[in-house]
Amino acid sequence: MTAITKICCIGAGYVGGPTMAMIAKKCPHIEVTVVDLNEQRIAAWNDVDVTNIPVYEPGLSDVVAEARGRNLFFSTDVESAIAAAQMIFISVNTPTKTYGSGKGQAADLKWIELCARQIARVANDNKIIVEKSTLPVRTASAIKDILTHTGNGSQFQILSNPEFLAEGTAVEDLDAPDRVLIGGDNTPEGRVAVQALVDVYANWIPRERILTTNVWSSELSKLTANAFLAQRVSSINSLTELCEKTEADINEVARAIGTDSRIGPKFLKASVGFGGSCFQKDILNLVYIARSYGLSEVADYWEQVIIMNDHQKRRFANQIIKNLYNTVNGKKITFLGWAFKKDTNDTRESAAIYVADHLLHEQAEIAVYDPKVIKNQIYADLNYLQTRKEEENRKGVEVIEDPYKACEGAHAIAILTEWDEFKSYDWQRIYDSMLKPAKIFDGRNLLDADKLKSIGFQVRSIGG
Ligand SMILES: NC(=O)c1ccc[n+]([C@@H]2O[C@H](COP(=O)([O-])OP(=O)(O)OC[C@H]3O[C@@H](n4cnc5c(N)ncnc54)[C@H](O)[C@@H]3O)[C@@H](O)[C@H]2O)c1
Ligand SMILES: O=c1ccn([C@@H]2O[C@H](COP(=O)(O)OP(=O)(O)O[C@H]3O[C@H](CO)[C@@H](O)[C@H](O)[C@H]3O)[C@@H](O)[C@H]2O)c(=O)[nH]1
Repeated sequence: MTAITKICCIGAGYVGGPTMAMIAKKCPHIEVTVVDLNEQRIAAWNDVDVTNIPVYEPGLSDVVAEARGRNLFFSTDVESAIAAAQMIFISVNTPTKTYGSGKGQAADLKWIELCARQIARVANDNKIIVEKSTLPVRTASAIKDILTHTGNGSQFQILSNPEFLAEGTAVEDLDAPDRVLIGGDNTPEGRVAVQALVDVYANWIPRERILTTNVWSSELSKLTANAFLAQRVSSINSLTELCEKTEADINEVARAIGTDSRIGPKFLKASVGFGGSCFQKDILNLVYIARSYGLSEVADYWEQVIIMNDHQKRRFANQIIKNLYNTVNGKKITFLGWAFKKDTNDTRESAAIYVADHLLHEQAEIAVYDPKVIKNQIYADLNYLQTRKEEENRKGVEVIEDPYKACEGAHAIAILTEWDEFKSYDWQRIYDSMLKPAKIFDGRNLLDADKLKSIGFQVRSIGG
């Protein structure tokens, strides 16, 4: 096969946008077109002011600014982009199903199938299809089945190339990934397709970091990686409760075990619970797949990671209630942070949503400040739960753009996201403006508890 010069990516979201921007930056000889049905999203990617792109990630606007208009294009013309490309990445959403069989566990592959059908309709020459979305193991066979029935003789190779970037560090992860994983068929055509994608990444990634496997191993490795990462968070979080009972300190425990090179120090940060669009969805999907093969012990084992995470979120909310003398009715509780982690404007599955929902049930009055999340997103997140009327969410939650104002007159502050800026606030000023006793529930163990206590705050940390 001749070298790839035209790539199309279907889906301009948190993965499609940044990954394609990086390919375009590193491969000026390849024309990369990112397409999406969502006109507003594409318009934002094309905004003259590059700081208005729809995904907030440190460093991303610079990468986009360098390549956009040169060899990086964002468009709603899906069909033309598919027709022109030699290689098509599918990077559409694959959320948990909310209806029918597999509801609440299986991945909804509706959008993947739509892409496959659209490619089948439009393509009139041979193409390499790259699964960038996270998919259940064996999805490639379904895509292949749809594509091989186009009837016009075009040949398709399906590769699995899962994305491992984490939000908040997407640019550095894409620039220097631990590894790139490419799964393909072990046939002459399959090997040629794998090599074509290896050659794209080899423009900036050392060859030894580009792993090749069969398609099924690659698909399953993505779910497995997320399950292992989430399991570490649930493991450390499970011990926070025991620390609180025994006067052990979870930060000290994490440091002590993390220095064992077999365990390692990363991903041992206790928290109010993991969020994000991936961990829960991918583990539920793994659980569903295991159950569908009759592997109930395997399914139960991984399901426990989610059960522990739900427990941690509920426990945090309950601690606030208990500590505020068993009632938060009419009390102002200020949330610092709404995003599921720092350095992103993404709020999907953020612990903040569930903690807020729980406190709203108890009739608390919540004020929210987040440096990057817009007001309407916060209401949309709560409304999506459908636990109360939209006007009740509006009444119970006030979104405030100034952190000091947000904390004024509050009974308590809850830290839900580990934004760096929270550490450098004038905490004396905040203390002076709050009701007393002024309480802080640090769901991220972010702040210097001793310093806050010396100001006069009552501080509850996770696992401390
Ligand atoms: N968010 C992450 O950090 C991350 C990391 C690794 C992998 N993933 C996986 O990548 C995939 C995409 O995730 P995301 O966070 O970018 O999702 P997203 O919701 O941000 O973006 C998906 C985009 O695809 C578009 N789309 C859906 N169907 C389409 C179609 N038929 N034609 C054109 N556009 C279509 C949607 O409009 C949306 O803009 C998921 O499978 C996810 O599990 C996500
Ligand atoms: O020690 C830790 C590490 C993470 N978290 C939380 O776990 C969640 C997920 O964090 P992270 O994994 O850093 O971000 P994601 O963007 O969700 O990235 C995960 O999910 C992506 C989508 O599949 C994968 O590509 C990444 O490799 C994988 O890290 C967040 O709420 C974090 O606050 C903790 O509570 N403690």
